[in-house]
Amino acid sequence: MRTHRLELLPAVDVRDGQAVRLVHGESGSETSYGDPLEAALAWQRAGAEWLHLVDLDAAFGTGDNRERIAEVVATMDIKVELSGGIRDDASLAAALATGCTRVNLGTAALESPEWVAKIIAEYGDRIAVGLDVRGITLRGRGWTRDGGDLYETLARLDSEGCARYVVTDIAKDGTLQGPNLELLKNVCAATDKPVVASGGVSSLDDLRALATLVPEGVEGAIVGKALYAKAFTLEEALEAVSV
Ligand SMILES: O=C(O)c1ccccc1N[C@@H]1O[C@H](COP(=O)(O)O)[C@@H](O)[C@H]1O
Repeated sequence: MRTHRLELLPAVDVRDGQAVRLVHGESGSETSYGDPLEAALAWQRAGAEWLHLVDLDAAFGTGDNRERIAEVVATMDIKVELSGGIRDDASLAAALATGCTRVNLGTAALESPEWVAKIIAEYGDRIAVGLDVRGITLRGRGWTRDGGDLYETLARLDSEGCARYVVTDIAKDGTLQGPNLELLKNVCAATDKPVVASGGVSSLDDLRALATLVPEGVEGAIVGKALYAKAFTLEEALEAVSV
């Protein structure tokens, strides 16, 4: 029997001021879904406890949406996980100053290990690391560059006390093909820390399948395209994973 309910984190990815969804995280594959604040408020009204908010321009290095993102976080009453372009003291300070509950680091965990170890020690569970993978190779800089082996990096971050991982199978992301359950099971077997699953959710059955992995360490699931494409409603999703 599960002891915890799977947390759901509806996603709002912001590019050029708009809420968008990408396919495989590829720049240029955007479908636009309008105002990010309206999208975030809609998920909050539907009962979300978390928002997964991404500054895609900052992740790609094509600018940033910092003011828009800060406005979204300030308006939300729910917890926000913020990511994209958090790679140094200044960008971390700006992200934390929004009042988000935690930040999610991608590229920095691959390219600036000493800085990441330092901020993990300083900020504890306000820092999560996004392990964005193709196969078992990590990808950074907007998922355009290889960044090493998943399990070696996971072992290093674990030894530094990283509190949580957000695991994305890039091959699944934005495709509505179902999550990579094998990858999630393997990551959970390699760490005692909670794992947030990302990529591929297409149906309520996918969410139920992810919920069966809660005892293994899957704490939550990011849901993007399926909600925007109206494959199901957030209310239905929350009901499907209620214990
Ligand atoms: O979420 C996406 O679709 C995405 C696509 C391409 C690159 C990054 C993406 N999202 C998230 O951005 C951060 C990584 O940003 P950075 O490397 O720290 O600047 C990470 O949470 C990705 O999952």
